[in-house]
Amino acid sequence: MSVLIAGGAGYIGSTVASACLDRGITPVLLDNLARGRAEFTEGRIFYEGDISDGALIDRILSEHPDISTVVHCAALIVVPESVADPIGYYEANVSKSLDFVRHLHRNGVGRLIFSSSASIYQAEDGSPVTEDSPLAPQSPYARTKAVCEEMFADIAAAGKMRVLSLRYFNPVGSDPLLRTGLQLKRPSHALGKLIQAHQEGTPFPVTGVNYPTRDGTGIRDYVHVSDLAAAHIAAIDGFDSILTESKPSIAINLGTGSGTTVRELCAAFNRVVSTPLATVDTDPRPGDVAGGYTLSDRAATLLGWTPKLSLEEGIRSALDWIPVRDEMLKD
Ligand SMILES: O=c1ccn([C@@H]2O[C@H](COP(=O)(O)OP(=O)(O)O[C@H]3O[C@H](CO)[C@H](O)[C@H](O)[C@H]3O)[C@@H](O)[C@H]2O)c(=O)[nH]1
Repeated sequence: MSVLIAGGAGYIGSTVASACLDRGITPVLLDNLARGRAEFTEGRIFYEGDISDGALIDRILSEHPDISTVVHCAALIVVPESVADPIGYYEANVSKSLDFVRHLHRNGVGRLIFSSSASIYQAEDGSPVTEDSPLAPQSPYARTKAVCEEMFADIAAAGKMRVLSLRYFNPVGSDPLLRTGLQLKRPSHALGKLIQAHQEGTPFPVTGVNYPTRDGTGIRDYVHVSDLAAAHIAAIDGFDSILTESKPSIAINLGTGSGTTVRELCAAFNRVVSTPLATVDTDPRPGDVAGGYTLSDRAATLLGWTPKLSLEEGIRSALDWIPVRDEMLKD
């Protein structure tokens, strides 16, 4: 069996591709390399191009007629960039996704697994969320994900395809075999900043200490990217039993079910590294929220998936990835 992975040269898509290979599924990668890395496609079936390119989608599907499921991870994902360039974000994430599903439908491919985001939830008070919790995406990036979910649900309701939206919480770590990982040298997310502070011997800025959480710092649900990849395999395997003609679309939270504050993240980091890290309290980042974590058993019930790897394992694998990344990716 082959699965088309759009965005297959990115952080999540490449890890899903590795999990497919480990499971005996052939990943067919499609990526325009705007953010993905050609190095992550080496030795894998790869088409360079856009999800909106109808002729290319036709070619891929005619060359791989055994593709009946698509994992759609192709998106721009940087929140501040989305604030500065909403047109670019709606174009890349929404318009092109609409083109993509049109091309898939024309070719008779009717199973879509969509990379959504927990950032679409209202997350003002650090409370846990289920899939039925209120949505209130706070950035153009998050709104593109919410719009896509609704657009796909409408298309599914019309009987055009079936769509499983996977709402990722905060992915951390790398492929355990270090085949791929986060491509950015200087990521802006909390663990990336912790690693940077550790490497440079500077204090880690705790951005916001007055949130309504147990210690005043932002709370998130950090989930190992390898566990996320395993959830995609479960989704591919179980697709037809989860989504039926009468239930053609559904969203599933992918998180650990455990909230971690920034101070708790720092403590976990210090349990992994030998030199404890200093922190400094600073103002919140613009537009930041208290956050939340999942309180849903839907992933366990429908996918038979529960995360296996700890936060410490995620931190360790992110650290292990750095020298491999520097060797593999020169910029
Ligand atoms: O230097 C830093 C960076 C972050 N934080 C704090 O760490 C927590 C997590 O921040 P992240 O940036 O790691 O995670 P976010 O959930 O805020 O945002 C991330 O996850 C989103 C999806 O949920 C989007 O993908 C987004 O682009 C990505 O940055 C927040 O409380 C934040 O204030 C710090 O204390 N110091």
